[in-house]
Amino acid sequence: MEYIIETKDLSFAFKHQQILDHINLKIPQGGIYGYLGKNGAGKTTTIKLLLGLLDPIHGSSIYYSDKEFRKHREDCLSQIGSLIESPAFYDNLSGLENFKYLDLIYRCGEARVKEVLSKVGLWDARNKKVKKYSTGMKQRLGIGMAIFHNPEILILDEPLNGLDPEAVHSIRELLLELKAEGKTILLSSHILNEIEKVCTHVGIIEKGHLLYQGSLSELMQNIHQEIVFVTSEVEKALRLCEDYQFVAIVLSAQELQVGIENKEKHNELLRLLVQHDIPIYGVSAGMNNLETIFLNLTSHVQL
Ligand SMILES: Nc1ncnc2c1ncn2[C@@H]1O[C@H](COP(=O)(O)OP(=O)(O)OP(=O)(O)O)[C@@H](O)[C@H]1O
Repeated sequence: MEYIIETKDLSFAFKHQQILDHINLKIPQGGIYGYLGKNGAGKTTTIKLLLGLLDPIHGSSIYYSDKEFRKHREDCLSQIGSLIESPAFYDNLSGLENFKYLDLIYRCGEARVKEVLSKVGLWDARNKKVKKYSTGMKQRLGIGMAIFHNPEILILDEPLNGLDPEAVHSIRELLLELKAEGKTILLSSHILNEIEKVCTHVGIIEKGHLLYQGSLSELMQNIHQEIVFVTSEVEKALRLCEDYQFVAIVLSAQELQVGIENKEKHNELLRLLVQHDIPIYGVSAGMNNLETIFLNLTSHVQL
């Protein structure tokens, strides 16, 4: 498989605090890669390193296709559009004027301005001042500005933060449209149910360590399972799960859903329930979702 972005032993420290520890990202071309982690896990730091806004520790390397970032910095950056933290605009100018200003740098022309404003759904609002745009509109404008020069790769840090459900939906549609055009998108987020709807691949980071990376479907099918137990002793079973570090959720007065990572854990759980005289009247597969998988992975790890 060809990776359009690859890092080798990417590490970073602020003073003596290790923030990223040997991160080996493998981001396939043409996919949407969700970079997931709790607050402070190291997502933004990784993105800043990928964009050359921070310098990694000696021994780390970043590749865009076969080009080493340090040696081909300008070339690599010309293939990337990015949006980190809050997008920066001229608030007193309209959306259209902001694009015209950007076009002084990129020289893509009026037709491209119209094309991008239409793509991000802002053509009708093009003459409105940006300060009057909603948060969702500003986010779409930011993405529009990031894709203006038609880069191959789009890197977005928390693009869904602070958006209402309608705005989230419109960003999701936009990302899927860009993917359909062949763009590769890397986005960081902790809004897991949305990530699940758009991403083809995920990387899960915790305290600067990459815990999982791979296709989302593989993660859902093989790595993790949700099991629902029907029992008259839900509370007792829940306490037992907590004592043995299984992530469990009470679904109803008689149903407990438990996340397990592998077959051994499955056996261990069944043995525990039997040993503690917890009556089981039924066992079935529960709904697997990214949020429970994420909690399971990140709550079991000792770093
Ligand atoms: N300029 C800085 N100086 C010192 N420590 C920093 C600095 N920037 C970030 N950190 C620390 O680096 C760690 C990773 O931060 P980072 O912003 O990369 O996390 P994140 O996963 O993006 O989190 P969030 O979702 O909260 O943005 C945190 O412990 C943070 O406190």
